[in-house]
Amino acid sequence: MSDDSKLLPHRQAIDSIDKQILDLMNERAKHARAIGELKGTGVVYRPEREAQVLRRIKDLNIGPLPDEAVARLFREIMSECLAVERPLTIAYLGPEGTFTQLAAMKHFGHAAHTVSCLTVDESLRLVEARQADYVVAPVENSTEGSVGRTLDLLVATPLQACGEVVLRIHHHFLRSQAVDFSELDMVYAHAQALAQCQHWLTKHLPDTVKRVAVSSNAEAARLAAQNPRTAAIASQAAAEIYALNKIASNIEDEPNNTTRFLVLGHQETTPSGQDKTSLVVGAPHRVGSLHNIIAPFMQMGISMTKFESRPSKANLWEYVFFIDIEGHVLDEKVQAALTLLREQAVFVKVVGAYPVAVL
Ligand SMILES: C=C(O[C@@H]1C=C(C(=O)O)C=C[C@H]1O)C(=O)O
Repeated sequence: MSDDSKLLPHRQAIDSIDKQILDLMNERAKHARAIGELKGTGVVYRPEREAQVLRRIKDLNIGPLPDEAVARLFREIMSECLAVERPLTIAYLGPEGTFTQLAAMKHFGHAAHTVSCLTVDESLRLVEARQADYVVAPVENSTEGSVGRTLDLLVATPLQACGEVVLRIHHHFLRSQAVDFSELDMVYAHAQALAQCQHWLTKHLPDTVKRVAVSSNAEAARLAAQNPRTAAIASQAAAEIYALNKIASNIEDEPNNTTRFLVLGHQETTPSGQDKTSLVVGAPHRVGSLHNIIAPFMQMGISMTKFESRPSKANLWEYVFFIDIEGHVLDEKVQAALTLLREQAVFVKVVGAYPVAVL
């Protein structure tokens, strides 16, 4: 039997399976549309339900496709089903090709429309003004810590956190031409990327190369594309958009370099079964204050996944605390801890409760 005739029965099987998958996907989309009609003019996107769908798919999966791969495929199917109800518009810190845009696509899939903004401030404002449905904003990086500007914005925004995205960050060294390092005057990157790659930069570049911080990695790529005597540290997506050569790949100092983003919108999310709650807490300036802020969570057996202090913009040497806890704000245990916390704190703001990232 020739090779081709051995392939034939498998190809016929695949053709028949593809038809079934196609019919089933359209069947699924019809149900999503029916749900959309029942929701009327209300909120169509339900992050808790989407997280449950993805978790269930991972649990049901028996391979050979990996859990992550099937979850990614279902993320895209849900994205298209949601777009049949109504496509979502997502604001992000641009320009095109930033990690924030990648995070938005990872969370909402490719059927969502993404709107590029110049700053994190502007991306939140767009949603506050209802010109976009949701915003994806970076909050912390595993190497460099918190993104201060986002945290500051969380204090005052009326938006609610309704999701989180966790994205592995790979940085590449990019140039318009593969020329010698001696013909290099400047390397552009976002300040966080410069910090995340500082060992690589020190080891590989001459001291004469200036490190210039710009507003985003995509902006760095855009600038590097205009001048062969410059380089950029940026993502694969930015390399493709600005047609740059990859001179060195994965130059981040920490191999597990990961950034966490929050998704914010106008809705409160109901419990999904595996949730987190983000809080901003103002502590009074007195002895034992920090202990009193933490104690209610210990008392109720609630685990903290983040604890960060930043200077309060209102009073010198006063601090606000950014606390993430396991559990949903509607859980009894969390409610009890918040009641105790409110007795101790100057203010407690619930930024939102949302499903733990599945992908
Ligand atoms: C279909 C629904 O609407 C949207 C689409 C979903 C899906 O395709 O599974 C899940 C949640 C919603 O974001 C729903 O609410 O169940």
